[in-house]
Amino acid sequence: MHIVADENIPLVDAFFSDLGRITRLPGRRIDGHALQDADVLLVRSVTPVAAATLAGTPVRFVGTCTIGTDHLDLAGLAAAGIKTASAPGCNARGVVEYVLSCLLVLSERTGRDWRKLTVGVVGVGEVGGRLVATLEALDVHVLRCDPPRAEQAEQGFVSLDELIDQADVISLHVPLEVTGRHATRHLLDTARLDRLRPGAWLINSSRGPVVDNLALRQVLEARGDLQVVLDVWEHEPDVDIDLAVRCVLATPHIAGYSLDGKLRGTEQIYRELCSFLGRSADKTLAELSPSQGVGTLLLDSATPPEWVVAKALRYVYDVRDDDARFRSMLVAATGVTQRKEGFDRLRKEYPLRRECQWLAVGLADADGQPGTGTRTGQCERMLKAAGFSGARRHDLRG
Ligand SMILES: NC(=O)c1ccc[n+]([C@@H]2O[C@H](COP(=O)([O-])OP(=O)(O)OC[C@H]3O[C@@H](n4cnc5c(N)ncnc54)[C@H](O)[C@@H]3O)[C@@H](O)[C@H]2O)c1
Ligand SMILES: O=C(O)[C@H](O)[C@H](O)COP(=O)(O)O
Repeated sequence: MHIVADENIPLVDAFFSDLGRITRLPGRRIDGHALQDADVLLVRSVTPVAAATLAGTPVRFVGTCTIGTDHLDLAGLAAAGIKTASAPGCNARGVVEYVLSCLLVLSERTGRDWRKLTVGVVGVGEVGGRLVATLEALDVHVLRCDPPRAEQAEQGFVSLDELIDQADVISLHVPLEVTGRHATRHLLDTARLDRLRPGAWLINSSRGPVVDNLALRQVLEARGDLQVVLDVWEHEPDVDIDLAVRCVLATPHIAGYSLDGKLRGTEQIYRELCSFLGRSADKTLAELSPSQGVGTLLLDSATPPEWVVAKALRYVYDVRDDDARFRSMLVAATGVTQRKEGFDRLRKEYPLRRECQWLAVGLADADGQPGTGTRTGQCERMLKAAGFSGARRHDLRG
């Protein structure tokens, strides 16, 4: 069996080499020509796959090691008898940590405490659902908007227009759907962007075209009060530089780029392919992935819990690093081609990032003894709510 795989799929050899011969290619260079004798195609989000691309090739299985599937023509591939698989939820936790990091930065820049703001989550699936759960565990007031779920008679949702009227912060987590009753392309258009509350924060880490980027640039030119964070862009990797400079934080589609998230994506597609082939999936991520944590961070258990959580979050992931790398690439690039190449390079060479679960947070008092008292309990509870499952009272005396 011949497997053609995007070169940016980690552990592809470890998982798939027993199943067949593997050819690794840059995702944007995978086309019908490269698939002439391929049986299996493993992609990431940058490779559009239509039935026409695979016509005349032996490909019978297409797996994307990503959450999003908007680059796959699912209906066309199914009609052509080609099995497709994706990796639901694989990097959702990374996106939650990205959003939390953005909230910390926006709080610092505006002087508004994010925990006291109303956060509107649009799209409450794998990512949005985890974000809602995390924010609510941190006692943040959340509004949920998800018309497809609301239509299933589920309770607790508001309409998008109600959310826009009431939310101080809007975080987008919808799939990109170009057609249909719940289409999301340009979900935020000029009219809705104009209606954002004064000083609103908008975070888009879903897909670029969910926000009309030209309209957003024009609204930002007129409204300096809005605080916008974009991780995803219309026409990636060709980013509108005039829009990027108007964003408080701008990053190159890396919100979900924790190593853990990417590895889970590889494992999920390995399992899907084994099931398609009728073979048992005998390899597991637990065996093949790095088992080491990212160390221990000692924090003073007598300091306010929100400081403790902010410090631990910044230690694990700080979106300002990604923002700085992206901006310096945009400044250094001369012309569109270099900007596009720079966008892809920052993603390909993305630094090691682990998730909060891997950081052991030790809570000790100023004398190095395990924290006691109400505040320590609050710190522990908030750390766990934020995802630091390894938080505990720590005795520095050994
Ligand atoms: N930036 C990144 O690195 C990154 C990482 C992971 C996922 N994503 C993207 O984030 C988005 C969310 O991913 P997910 O795994 O949570 O998807 P999901 O399918 O699990 O959830 C999406 C939710 O949106 C809802 N929805 C659909 N249409 C809607 C509409 N018009 N208005 C409101 N809600 C609507 C669905 O009912 C569903 O509950 C996708 O676009 C995905 O591609 C980006
Ligand atoms: O859909 C997803 O899972 C995410 O957007 C993911 O981060 C995309 O990463 P890529 O496939 O472009 O490397």
